[in-house]
Amino acid sequence: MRHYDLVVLGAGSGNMLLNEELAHLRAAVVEPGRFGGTCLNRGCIPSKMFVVAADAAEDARAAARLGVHATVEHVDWKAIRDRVFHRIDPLHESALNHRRDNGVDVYTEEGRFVAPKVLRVGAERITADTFVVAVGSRPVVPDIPGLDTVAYHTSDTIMRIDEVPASMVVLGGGFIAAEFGHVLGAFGCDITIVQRGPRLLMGEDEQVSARFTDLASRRHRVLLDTAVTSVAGHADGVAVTVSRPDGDQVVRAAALFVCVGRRPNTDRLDAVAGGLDLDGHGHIVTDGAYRTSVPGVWALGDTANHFQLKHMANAEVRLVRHNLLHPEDVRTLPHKVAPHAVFTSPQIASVGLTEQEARRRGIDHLVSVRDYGDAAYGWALEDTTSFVKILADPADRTILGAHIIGPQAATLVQQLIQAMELGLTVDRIARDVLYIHPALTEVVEQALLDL
Ligand SMILES: Cc1cc2nc3c(=O)[nH]c(=O)nc-3n(C[C@H](O)[C@H](O)[C@H](O)COP(=O)(O)OP(=O)(O)OC[C@H]3O[C@@H](n4cnc5c(N)ncnc54)[C@H](O)[C@@H]3O)c2cc1C
Ligand SMILES: NC(=O)c1ccc[n+]([C@@H]2O[C@H](COP(=O)([O-])OP(=O)(O)OC[C@H]3O[C@@H](n4cnc5c(N)ncnc54)[C@H](O)[C@@H]3O)[C@@H](O)[C@H]2O)c1
Repeated sequence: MRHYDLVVLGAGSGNMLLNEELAHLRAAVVEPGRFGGTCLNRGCIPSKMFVVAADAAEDARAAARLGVHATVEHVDWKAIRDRVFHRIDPLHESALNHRRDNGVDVYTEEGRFVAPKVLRVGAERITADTFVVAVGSRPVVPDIPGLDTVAYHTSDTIMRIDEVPASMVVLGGGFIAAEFGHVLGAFGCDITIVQRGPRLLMGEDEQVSARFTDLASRRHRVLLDTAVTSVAGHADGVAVTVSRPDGDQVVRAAALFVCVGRRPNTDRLDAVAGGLDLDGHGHIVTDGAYRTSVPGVWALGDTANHFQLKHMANAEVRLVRHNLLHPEDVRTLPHKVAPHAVFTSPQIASVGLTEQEARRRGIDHLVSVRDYGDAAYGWALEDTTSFVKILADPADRTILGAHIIGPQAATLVQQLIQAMELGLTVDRIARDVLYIHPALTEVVEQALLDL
């Protein structure tokens, strides 16, 4: 049985752990798939490369409101797809070789625990003083009669299709439905979103989620409060039977895209045989320092947290590396808030408490909402639907939450994330700093001044 100082399971975020500070360790990486994991190969990075192309098409179509009359002649899906993956695909080989060239053993089969701190990889068994488990998550495939009899896509496959289907049923109303509804809709696909809840993006502040649902309904057919009861194939694609408050109906489309959430890969790791405690959703339970129930085994990323966001996994990598190097100074994550953005159209970004959460938890709060159209740059954009919403604590005047729907939302929210992390009051960030005129940031300034 080969023994290592450190074994990293999963070369998504896990691969970033092994920098020069850990180079003195006898280390191995176990990765049955592609180096770079979900984010690089089938997640954040390619999806945003498609979103930018979709934005360009939609901006052209929407320019008439500014007096610029443009038409989108042709979207070359294959050229876009190949540009994206010709950039991404070579990175796997170079990352893998980089590890081997630097003395790290790379195992290219799935790792499964057979006992605490004993891993089976292919025909071998390996042990280590320290394991870092970063095996990520995968798309949930719901148990729907007939689904296993038809061809369907998940986020693992949708970005590599050969052509944009004429029509598609999107099952789910979350992040991926919002982003890929935008992408494929902009490229000419007739989209039907089937969402079991009453709005799209249910995790967002209700006002944002309601606005997005309204805007998405103008572009796509959006079926809310709808459950899929069965799926069947037909000559031209799929027939999806749905149950709606007003009765059952059948939606036909050329393709089906399933995006109803992701589940941690802990089953494929046999985490239980490894002695690792799991929560009800199958995530590995860790303490704030990302130690698991087995001493010497750490876990991070989608397999350990519920955020399923790359910036959280990145922060956890830095934290775990620090903790491995400094056992005398074990730390927990310093971040008080976990921001996120949805790169749909329009963009959505959020940090901290939503208004409904504040109400539900009985937290006193002030709210201000400012339309982009109130600021000079919003006039320039001829914007009528975007807004910034900020919640603040009436007692100490710090920010409790911020929610933005509109162009550049993911960038605009960043200054509010900074303020929340640093405990700045709304008065300080509204009055003690200058806002460049007439940038879109003036909408944030106005929302702060209203509090
Ligand atoms: C379409 C899409 C778009 C996204 N967009 C964004 C975004 O814009 N912003 C954002 O913050 N987040 C985004 N995410 C989420 C983000 O991709 C994940 O949060 C992040 O990649 C998680 O990193 P990870 O290292 O935990 O897991 P992964 O990157 O999934 O890495 C886990 C690795 O472990 C390997 N593995 C699995 N089982 C085993 C095993 N038994 N033994 C060894 N190795 C194993 C897998 O092959 C994989 O390579 C997106 C996700 C998707 C699907
Ligand atoms: N921009 C980003 O940061 C980004 C982008 C894409 C994905 N992600 C990550 O990936 C995760 C997975 O994305 P996702 O969109 O698959 O999941 P999600 O959790 O965002 O949304 C799932 C949606 O599917 C609906 N749903 C669940 N079961 C259903 C069913 N049987 N029928 C109809 N609707 C159903 C839910 O109500 C929910 O609206 C996200 O939670 C996020 O963490 C992040």
